[in-house]
Amino acid sequence: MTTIGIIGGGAWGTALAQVAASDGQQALVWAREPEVVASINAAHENSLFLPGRKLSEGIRATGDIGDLADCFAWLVVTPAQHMRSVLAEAPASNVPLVLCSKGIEEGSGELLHDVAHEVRPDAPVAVLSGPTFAHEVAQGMPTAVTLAARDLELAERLRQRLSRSTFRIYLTDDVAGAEIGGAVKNVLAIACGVVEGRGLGQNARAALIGRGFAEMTRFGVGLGARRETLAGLSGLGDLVLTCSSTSSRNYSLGVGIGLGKSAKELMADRRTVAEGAFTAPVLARLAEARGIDMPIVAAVARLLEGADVDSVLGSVLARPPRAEGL
Ligand SMILES: NC(=O)c1ccc[n+]([C@@H]2O[C@H](COP(=O)([O-])OP(=O)(O)OC[C@H]3O[C@@H](n4cnc5c(N)ncnc54)[C@H](O)[C@@H]3O)[C@@H](O)[C@H]2O)c1
Ligand SMILES: O=P(O)(O)OC[C@H](O)CO
Repeated sequence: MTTIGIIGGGAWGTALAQVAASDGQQALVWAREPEVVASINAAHENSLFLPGRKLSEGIRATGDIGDLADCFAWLVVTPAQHMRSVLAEAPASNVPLVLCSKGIEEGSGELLHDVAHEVRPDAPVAVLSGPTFAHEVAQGMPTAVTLAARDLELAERLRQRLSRSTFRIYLTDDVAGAEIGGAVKNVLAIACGVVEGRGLGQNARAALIGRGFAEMTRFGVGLGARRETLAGLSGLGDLVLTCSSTSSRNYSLGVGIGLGKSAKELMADRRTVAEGAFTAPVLARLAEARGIDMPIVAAVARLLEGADVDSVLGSVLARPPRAEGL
């Protein structure tokens, strides 16, 4: 079994296929869209989700998820809200799952490794997360990620297959920590985009990153994550990346909201996924149920529901500052 299976032919699945194939390995991408399958196989390009990037000859695509049966691992790169249904359709196999999506399942409120475990109780699970814009990774630009698995021998085996000089993989056994950082930063990136769109300045954005990280830490520690994971690549690292660039779909969504456009309209004709829009409501709900104070996350959830930007900003600014570190 030398082929790696990629479940999801969006920008990130395609970039990860490019990493896998960069040392001569074969990568087989399952894509939902027939045009993505055709474009990868005929033109070595994903013209829908990663246009303009020539892909390695070692990458093939299929529209039949059953073709992934004989792979040594599956990188699962669907939008978070569709991971459960797609995994349920995948062929029966206990192949290791490497979850590369970032989010919390809306209906169940579960982290994705819990969802994967419910659908595939016998499959070993790892999580790959970190500051990774797909277009940079696909170009072979230097990138570092966290690979988390409770079974560190599995993590080490996966690292040996996937690490490259420009794709550096750091290991941890803190699976929840790696997932929480990736899920929460998407929501905070929307908030930072709003600040940009409203023209509130760089001081305000830095304040949001700092106070947002405090929220991420409170929530993560509340769910058993370790502080050092949250302060690492998959938490603070990804927060800084996503909160400072319009290359981020979440940040761009926030910019649009800050400019006064409705979140519903901004989401309506988008083909690509801004995970924070789905994570914000469930994260706000989970935090409230656990008594964890997450005012920025709650504000983003209200903005996504259509609340007035200035009144939401006003209520955030009216909060009495608490002691740092609490
Ligand atoms: N793009 C990045 O730079 C990047 C980096 C790291 C992690 N991620 C994460 O990877 C995951 C996938 O994002 P992406 O950027 O590859 O996607 P994308 O925005 O490039 O493409 C959208 C994807 O959603 C899929 N999709 C749409 N409707 C679907 C449905 N009903 N069922 C199943 N799949 C459906 C499409 O097939 C496509 O693969 C997300 O969780 C994202 O947060 C993305
Ligand atoms: O474009 P975004 O906002 O989904 O961010 C992409 C990656 O998660 C960055 O690490």
